[in-house]
Amino acid sequence: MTKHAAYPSEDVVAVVAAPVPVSRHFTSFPPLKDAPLDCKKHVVVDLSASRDAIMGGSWFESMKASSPRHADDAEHHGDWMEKHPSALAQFEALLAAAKGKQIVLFLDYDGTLSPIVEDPDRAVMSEEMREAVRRVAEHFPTAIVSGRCRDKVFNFVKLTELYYAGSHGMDIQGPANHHLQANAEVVHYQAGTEFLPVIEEVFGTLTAKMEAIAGAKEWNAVNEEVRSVLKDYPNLKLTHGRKVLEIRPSIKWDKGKALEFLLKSLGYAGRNDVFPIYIGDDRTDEDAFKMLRNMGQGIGILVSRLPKETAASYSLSDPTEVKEFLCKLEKSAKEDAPDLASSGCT
Ligand SMILES: O=P(O)(O)OC[C@H]1O[C@H](O[C@H]2O[C@H](CO)[C@@H](O)[C@H](O)[C@H]2O)[C@H](O)[C@@H](O)[C@@H]1O
Repeated sequence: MTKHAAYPSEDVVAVVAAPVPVSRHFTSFPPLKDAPLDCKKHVVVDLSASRDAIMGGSWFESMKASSPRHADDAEHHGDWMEKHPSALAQFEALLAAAKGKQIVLFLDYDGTLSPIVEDPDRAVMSEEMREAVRRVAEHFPTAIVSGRCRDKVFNFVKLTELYYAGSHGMDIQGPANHHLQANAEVVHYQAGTEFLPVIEEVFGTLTAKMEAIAGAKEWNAVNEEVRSVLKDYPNLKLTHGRKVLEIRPSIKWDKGKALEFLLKSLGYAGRNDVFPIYIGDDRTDEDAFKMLRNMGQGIGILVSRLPKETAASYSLSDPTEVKEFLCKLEKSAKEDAPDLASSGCT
């Protein structure tokens, strides 16, 4: 579950990220069309009006730092692109590195498959992107790895044949008997379920407290309130995303661990004939990029127009380039499997 404690409009959101209760979510996949109540946003804050007031504030600096850092100025762009070349420009080299290996694809959602927009509920992916993901998943095991709760991200992507790792990888589910190797199991896993009671408690407390905060000009109040509540919960930690405060269990589980778990579940643990590709745009995706570096396998691709500190090896500038990359990947795979229908990608 990723619970959003929220306010009148949409600039900053306080979120509680944790796995969903096992009983409900392991019994139905794909989830129902409408996200369940605890996956919905309950409270949202519009803090844009107070932006000037907090620009120098430590929270703002911390929020800014939650995205990978920008290099000091544009002249470093060329250097950065040398270190993190375009995955499109280097597509042939990338394919050569993957030759003879099983590609497994991991895709972040926000900022990768859908453009970043003001309202998180309107971060829809285009039909063209959905089609590109659907087609590439015909060839390669494909997982969506998101900070959003699993139901919510499924309701955006709507492809039942994929694996979904929601709540920053804490809540993983895949389709049965799809892409599984002989030694693989059906994928379903939830990390940190023991935190569910305390997460429920904090969610209730924060929801009640947020009702007393008017919104727009009070985002420091939101931050202080969240921090103050968390003082009583040493087993929970506060992290920042883009305009998002997130409360998570203090467990060593992240998108990198989710990637490792999925590879193992798919039967690829300890094999050198697998080539994972992870595409993401946010700081939370860095854990997955680092995991790939540590494993010495596959590649990470950062989605960014600007130079940023990253453990990814390659880059793509935006979701449009991600779509192009997926299309190229699918086209090249199709050359090895000509019986499959041809791609609609241009
Ligand atoms: O791991 P991701 O799939 O990238 O999800 C990360 C967060 O995405 C959402 O927030 C971000 O995207 C919103 C829509 O474009 C944007 O309005 C917001 O400012 C971004 O932080 C989602 O709302 C969060 O719960 C996810 O953690």
